[in-house]
Formats: sequence, C-alpha cells, structure tokens
Amino acid sequence: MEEGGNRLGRHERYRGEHPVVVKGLVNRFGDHVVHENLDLEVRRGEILGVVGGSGSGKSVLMRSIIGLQPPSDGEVEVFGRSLTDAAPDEVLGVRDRWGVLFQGGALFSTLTVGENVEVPLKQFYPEISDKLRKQIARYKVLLSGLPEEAVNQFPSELSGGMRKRAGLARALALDPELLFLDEPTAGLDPIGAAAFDRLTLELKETLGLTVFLITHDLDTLHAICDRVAVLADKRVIAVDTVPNLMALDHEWIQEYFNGPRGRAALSAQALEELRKHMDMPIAAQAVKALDNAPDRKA
Ligand SMILES: Nc1ncnc2c1ncn2[C@@H]1O[C@H](COP(=O)(O)OP(=O)(O)OP(=O)(O)O)[C@@H](O)[C@H]1O
Repeated sequence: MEEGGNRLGRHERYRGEHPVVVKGLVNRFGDHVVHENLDLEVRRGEILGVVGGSGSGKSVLMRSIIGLQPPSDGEVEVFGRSLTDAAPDEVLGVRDRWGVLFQGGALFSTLTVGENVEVPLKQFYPEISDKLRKQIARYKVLLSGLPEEAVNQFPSELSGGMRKRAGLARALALDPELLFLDEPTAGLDPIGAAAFDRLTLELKETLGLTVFLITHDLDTLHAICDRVAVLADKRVIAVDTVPNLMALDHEWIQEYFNGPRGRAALSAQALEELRKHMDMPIAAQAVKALDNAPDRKA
C-alpha cells in the first residue's frame, strides 16, 4: 500500500502521490475478456485523459475504480486503500471523496437540479440541516456555471450542455478530491464543449481536484489533459503527455492523434494559443492565414 494509506480523517485530504492505483486488473464477461493485467496510476492534481477505441473498456475501468464493477481479478486502490477487499464502512469513507459525472448525466428526472445535488448530501451528511443543504446545493449549481434559476428547474427543462453542468454540480456536491467524468463533452457543440473544458480546468486548478476523464474529444485532450492513458489490447499501453504519445510508434495511437481529426484538433489548439497574442503582428498574421486555410473552411 502506498504512502497516505492510513485511514484518512473525515475532513483530512489525501496527501499521497497517487489517489488511484490499479494493479493487474482483469475484467471478464463470460468468455469476453475486456481487461487483462491492466495497470494504471493516476497522479494527484492531474487531469488524466483516458482514450481507446469503442468497446476498449474505458467505462468498465471507471466502474471498477468506483466499485460498481467488481473486478474478476487484480487490485484497485483509491486514496491508498484497497477497495477490492475493503470492509463496507471503509469503502464508505472513500466513496464520499469522489464525484462522478456519468455519460448522459444520470440525473433523477423527477427532482429539480437543486434536489438532485442534495441527494448525495442527504446520503452522506444526514446531519446537515435542510436550510444549509439547500444553500450548499445552490452554491454547487452556480459553481458549475448554471444560472440561479436552474436550481428549481427539472432536467427536462435544460439544454444538453446545461444538463451536463447539472450532473457536474451533483458530482461536486461533497467537495470531492477526485472527479470522474465519462465523456463530458459528447453531444455538445464545439463552443459548449470548449466552455465545459475550461470549467473542468478551472475547477481542477481552484479546488485542487484530480480528474479521471474518459473522452473521445481530441480538442479536450489537447486543451486540458496533463497526461493521457491509452487503452488498447485489453490494457493501458501508454500513459504520457499528448506530444510524447504522438511520437510513439503504435498504429492506433498514430491513427488517433496524427490522423486528420487529430491534426485538426492540434491546429485548433495552436490557433487558440495564437489568439491570445493578437497584439503581436506575427500572431495576428498567422491567425488570419490559418482562418483562411482551405481545411478550416471545409
Ligand atoms: N455488464 C456487462 N455485461 C457484459 N458485457 C459488458 C458489460 N459492461 C460492459 N461490457 C462489455 O465490455 C466492453 C467494454 O465496454 P465499455 O463500455 O467499457 O467500453 P468503452 O471503451 O467505454 O466504449 P465506448 O467508447 O463505446 O463508450 C464492451 O464490449 C461491452 O459490451
């Protein structure tokens, strides 16, 4: 067990280097082997992107880490504690330290946004008064970039992007140290997706979160991920920064990062950087040239 493995006090933060450590993970459904000897360490304070082809087992990996998918074999440690053979009360002391945004938001449709955020507060902190719980929920809704009135709206009254933010507000309900996001920008338009990326980065920086982020969105990987884990061949074949991954000689990685969509994401990011320096004539010229480039007009 790594440093920081002693049981944490309720209000104590995890100080170890790796809030998530996965060792020799095996997941099987009948004859179908999804993971075989998968290892992964998530560093404290990083945004770790998780990529892989469809069906490569990204969601199953996340579910194994948060205890929703008991692994066929191997070990999962979260905040220095093994969850695979932990007693239920030990798991309880760990579960309230993470927040999860599932694909699609997974909000309760019969509850308002504010009430949705109150659910984990009620579950883990039943001693909190109704008034304080409502105030905390309202604050989380605002923190997620939603307007005040969203607190009393139902999920069906919100746009897709707002629903994602409502799901994020609920994931932040317990002031988590670790945030799991499963394809948070899927289905958002590019502007909404970029705004959600900025919010994720801001939350990571201001709240000191560690973020495990499953995504297919190349723009997200370039814009906010400190490192990216690549799932292929039933395991994590590489974990590194995007530039280092791009230099690896692996067919799937090359196709993914250096294929046409990968290059477009890279040029979009370069453009974004250049736009920050429009007072410099060379940057302004470059932005103009890139904006007029034929592949950007297509
Ligand atoms: N409960 C389950 N029972 C049987 N098979 C499952 C179960 N959950 C997942 N699988 C299978 O495990 C494999 C990995 O699924 P997973 O959802 O993790 O993929 P993914 O990498 O997240 O894919 P996508 O990018 O399409 O969301 C798939 O073949 C899926 O059908």
